[in-house]
Amino acid sequence: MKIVDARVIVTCPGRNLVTLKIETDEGIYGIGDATLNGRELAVVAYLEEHVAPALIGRDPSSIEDIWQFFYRGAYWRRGPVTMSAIGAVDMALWDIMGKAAGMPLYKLLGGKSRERVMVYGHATGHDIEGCLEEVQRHVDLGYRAVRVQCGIPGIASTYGVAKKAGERYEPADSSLPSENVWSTSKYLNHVPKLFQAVRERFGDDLHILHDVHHRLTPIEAARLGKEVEPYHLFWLEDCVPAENQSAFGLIRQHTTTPLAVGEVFNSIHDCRELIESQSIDYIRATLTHAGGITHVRRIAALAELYHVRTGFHGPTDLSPVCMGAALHFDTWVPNFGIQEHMPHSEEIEEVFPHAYRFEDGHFTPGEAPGHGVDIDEALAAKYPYKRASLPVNRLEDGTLWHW
Ligand SMILES: O=C(O)C(=O)C[C@H](O)[C@H](O)CO
Ligand SMILES: [Mg+2]
Repeated sequence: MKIVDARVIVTCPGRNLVTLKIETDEGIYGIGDATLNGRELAVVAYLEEHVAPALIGRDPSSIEDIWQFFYRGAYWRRGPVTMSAIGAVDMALWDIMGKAAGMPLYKLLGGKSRERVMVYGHATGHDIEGCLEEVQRHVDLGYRAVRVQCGIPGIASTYGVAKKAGERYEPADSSLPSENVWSTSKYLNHVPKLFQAVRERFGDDLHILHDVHHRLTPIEAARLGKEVEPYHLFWLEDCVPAENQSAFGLIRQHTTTPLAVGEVFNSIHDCRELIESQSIDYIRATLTHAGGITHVRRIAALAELYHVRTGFHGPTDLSPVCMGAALHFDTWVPNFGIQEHMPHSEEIEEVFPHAYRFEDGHFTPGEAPGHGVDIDEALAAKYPYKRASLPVNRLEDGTLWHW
């Protein structure tokens, strides 16, 4: 089998999504997700100029060699643009090999380690009461695990809270970055009350997750982790920016609240120190941004040695193609923890027909060969690219802060 074509499809059915389609001389094709929120066209240019032409004529079953060719061969290793491009190629090749073998991807990876994959949904509200209503809605839908985020009194807008009740949260909300204001002290004084209210209303069994979105210093994160221990969070996510990985050691000394990190990581080298020092509990690097199945498999294997489990990133800025491939990976990977799930809009679901299904707080990947997600190219063409940027954050005195 030979690769005869590789094309990039950009579509914006409500948000920008980038898909790589690789076709073979035997009529089998595979698709991979290459979406990097707010920087989509950088990956498109990388794929079109530097990757697609070099794929033509290669044997799609040489998945490892093709991965090494684009990783080592670029000379300029790592980084989100390079690794998203490689991730899309890798996902598409695994899809082709699954279709060629007539097997769902999870079987190629080693078969089922579990019958279904637990996911967590997002409950958000302008205040605690609004968030509790959303938690109830998720519980009614069968979710066993819910991420909770609420507005902070005195801060006009905050991460994870939809503009209007019941609306989807979409951070890339304007062509150029919108500016938000952040106050760590107001946040730290308020957010423990949210977890207390969720436990009081929903009891001990519901898994509660929370995303700090990189905003604290290590000692502030240590304070938060310690203060919320009575509410037994499933995890506290991205409590500090993770460039300085030894910072997690400091947080760890002070709290038993489980820590999750890694959605902005793109290689095993970003994860290694945190995993080996046993400073984290869940690793969130996922297939699109961290070099595809071939590379994330290595991250998961390293993590397993240190009791770290997977908790893949799964926002709507990753396309259903990533979601489908991730669900196969989650079905197989021995050290699975949980999978994030933000439902895509109806328009997106129509552009990307898929075999995965939600039932009772869990997903199954389906039995279709490959990763089971397709793209309706004619429909995709009806939604042209629209520039959208992620916001920036400033402290109340105007200092630029982490968003
Ligand atoms: O889903 C999460 O946990 C996120 O933090 C979502 C990110 O803000 C989003 O992917 C940025 O593009
Ligand atoms: Mg996050």
